[in-house]
Amino acid sequence: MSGTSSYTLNSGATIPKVGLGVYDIPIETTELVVYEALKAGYRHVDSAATYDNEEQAANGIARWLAENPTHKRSEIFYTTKVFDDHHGYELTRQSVEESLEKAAKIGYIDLVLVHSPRSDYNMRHGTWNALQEFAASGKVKNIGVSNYGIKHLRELLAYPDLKIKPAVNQIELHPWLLRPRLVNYCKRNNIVVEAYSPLAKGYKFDDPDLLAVARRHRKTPSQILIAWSLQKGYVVLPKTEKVARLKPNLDVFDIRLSADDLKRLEKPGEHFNTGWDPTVYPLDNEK
Ligand SMILES: NC(=O)C1=CN([C@@H]2O[C@H](COP(=O)(O)OP(=O)(O)OC[C@H]3O[C@@H](n4cnc5c(N)ncnc54)[C@H](OP(=O)(O)O)[C@@H]3O)[C@@H](O)[C@H]2O)C=CC1
Ligand SMILES: O=C1Nc2ccccc2C1=O
Repeated sequence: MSGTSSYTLNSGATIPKVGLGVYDIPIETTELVVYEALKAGYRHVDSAATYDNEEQAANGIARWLAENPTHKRSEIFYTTKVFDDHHGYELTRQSVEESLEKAAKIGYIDLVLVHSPRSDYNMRHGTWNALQEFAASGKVKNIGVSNYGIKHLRELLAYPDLKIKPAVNQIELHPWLLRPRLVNYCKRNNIVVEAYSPLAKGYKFDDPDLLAVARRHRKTPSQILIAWSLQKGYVVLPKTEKVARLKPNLDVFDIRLSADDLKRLEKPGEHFNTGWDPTVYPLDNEK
């Protein structure tokens, strides 16, 4: 199986299970890394307005498509996000228009996410209304959220004028941050869960249990963590800017983690998060 193996979203669209995260990939190298990723078999790229590399990511996709005319744009899934400082109807419209301009060479955006719920009810509501309009226009194929807790999802699903439910919730997930209540809430509501920072940014590569499972499967810690996300049913978004790591990070579809492996890997007590300031984005936001 390849990285193009997909889930189906509540919109009916399909989303490749593995996506290349491009946060922190320098502007100068993003186009090449994305192009190399497509060469290596990736069909899904995850960017954001705040990553400052949207144009380069889209251009990497466009370059690969131009060089491989038997492949179609529709085989590739490109995500971007509206950042916290662009909540509200007008600013969200502006942000998505800018993202569309940066994605001009690939024609449309597959998924736009609200990057986080950090604003207030009215601003989030305005943001969602703007995204619904883009989705209706066809310039954006799917819309979703990121860093939403249960309370934010409940709020959104209760908008009196809701037309489109979020297709995904992109949240930090790995064996040291399991968030079972939030994950189950998403599943019950037919919202696909996307795991960001699935490698815990590498901070846990020397975890003895991870190393033991990796040895047993003759795989690297990175591959085991990606396989873990897939086995949980998540879209998984590993980031690498090292071309040599692109293929190995996709070479995970043969891994079957046993119940024993899962028990060994998962650390329900840890609640380890890699970046978000928990005073701003509370980690208990599954409540
Ligand atoms: N919605 C949101 O708020 C957020 C979304 N994200 C998304 O998730 C993506 C991934 O998360 P991110 O936080 O970047 O971190 P990851 O958990 O994907 O870890 C990336 C780190 O792992 C290293 N790495 C990758 N592959 C290997 C490998 N095979 N062997 C050894 N080291 C490896 C990378 O180094 P190197 O590049 O040198 O290989 C980098 O240091 C982001 O790029 C972004 O798209 C992330 C955070 C927040
Ligand atoms: O990947 C990410 N890293 C970040 C750091 C700060 C704000 C947003 C993000 C991301 O989405």
